[in-house]
Amino acid sequence: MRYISTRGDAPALNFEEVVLTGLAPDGGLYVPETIPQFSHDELAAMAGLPYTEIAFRVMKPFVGGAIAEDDFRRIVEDTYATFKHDAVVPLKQLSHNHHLLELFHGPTLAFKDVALQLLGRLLDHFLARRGERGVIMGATSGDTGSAAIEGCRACDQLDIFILHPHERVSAVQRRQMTTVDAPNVHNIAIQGDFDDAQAMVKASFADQSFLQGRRLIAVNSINWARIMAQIVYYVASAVALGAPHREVAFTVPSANFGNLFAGYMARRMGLPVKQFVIATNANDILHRTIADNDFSRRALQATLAPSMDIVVSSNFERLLFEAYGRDSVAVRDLLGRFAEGRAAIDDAPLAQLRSLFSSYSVDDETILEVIREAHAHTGELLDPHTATGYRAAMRCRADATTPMITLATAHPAKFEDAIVRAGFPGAPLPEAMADLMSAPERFEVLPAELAEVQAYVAAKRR
Ligand SMILES: Cc1ncc(COP(=O)(O)O)c(C=O)c1O
Ligand SMILES: N[C@@H](CCOP(=O)(O)O)C(=O)O
Repeated sequence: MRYISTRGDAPALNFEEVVLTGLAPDGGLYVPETIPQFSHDELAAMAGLPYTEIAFRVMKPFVGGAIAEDDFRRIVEDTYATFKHDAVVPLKQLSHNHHLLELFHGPTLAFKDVALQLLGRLLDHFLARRGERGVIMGATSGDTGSAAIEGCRACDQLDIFILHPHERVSAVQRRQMTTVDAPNVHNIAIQGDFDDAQAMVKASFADQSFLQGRRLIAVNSINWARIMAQIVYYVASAVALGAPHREVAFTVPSANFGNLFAGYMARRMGLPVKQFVIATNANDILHRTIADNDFSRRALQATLAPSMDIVVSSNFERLLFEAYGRDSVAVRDLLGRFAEGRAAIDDAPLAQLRSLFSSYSVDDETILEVIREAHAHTGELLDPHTATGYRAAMRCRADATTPMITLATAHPAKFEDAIVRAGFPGAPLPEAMADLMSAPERFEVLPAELAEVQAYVAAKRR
């Protein structure tokens, strides 16, 4: 399998190369040159299989011959052995035809573990085989950071630098990153927002000279392996509810759009998905784009769902590339206009997107209301991100006969502030995290200045 850039002006890479990089040199994101297809029978045969077996079957075509089959199977099995639930991502029925896909049973209690536990192992495998070292630079609005650290810290060939927006992530999220005492882990609190952090990471891919030859690797969802691993739970949950004999729908709390793009890929691979609902918090650019064709930047707002406090949504570029029939010139033009502040999607691709995607935006007051409402009706305590999804599913589902699967992206214990404001005493952290709130923290506060951040990384990398 080869991977090409959405901007059309970068060399194609194989799987190993695409995992060991981030943004393409032309500023685009890598996507598979051809999309693997699953037949009706192949999908039907996945029903009832263990999650690891489905994961192996779904991801194998993307990996191709880059990893020996037995090695890849072992990597997949080790990855999901770190999850606390036997089903890895259990599906809970909330009400008639409405299901919650719990993606937060991994080591850091958010859906990011599904892909980052795998990515860490893939990086370890490839770097060890090459005898190379690498530098990770990642941006986080709260969850990617700890999941990347947890997934990659054991790989001694990696130095890990995670940029989070200073005082804009929850206390649990920050401590999950800053209490890790390991020589290869560095946390930087940026005096800015997530978009500033992400922009600095992307700029570092464009000019890597500050690393003096050391390889720069992405852990954000610009890295294709992140998307690949997330495709699996769409397939696993859909076949559990009757696909491919029956259509399903998904609602996804969205921001950087990696999660939903993975769902879109599952559909392109043959999964019968009737509808995707994009749920956003008050940072509603994805909703404005689908509903009003208003693809324009607005100031980022701090909300009760901080992990979704993102305006510049990386993976929307991958979706636009597909909606424009893989026309990289059109994508480049559109994103050029967006970079200047405002853009609009052309009629045909917009109509195509609207035939599959619905969208809904939820403000902070509504998040609190939904946490209470969902608890009263279902007994489930939703985290504030999942709450955006719950409301969006209720408002946007096309019909009541198609099973709706709402993705639960994080555990409520990570967001005590919102849970308490919704009127609950809080959600307890798992036993294994008992000393999280008292352990010493280590992080560096830096201005949102690329040169300063790069100088810090260059000085600290081994
Ligand atoms: C808990 C949670 N929910 C939802 C999202 C949004 O997911 P995506 O960025 O893949 O759209 C994130 C972060 O990305 C998150 O951490
Ligand atoms: N919500 C994320 C932001 C980064 O998104 P990613 O999926 O591209 O890593 C976070 O919690 O850090």
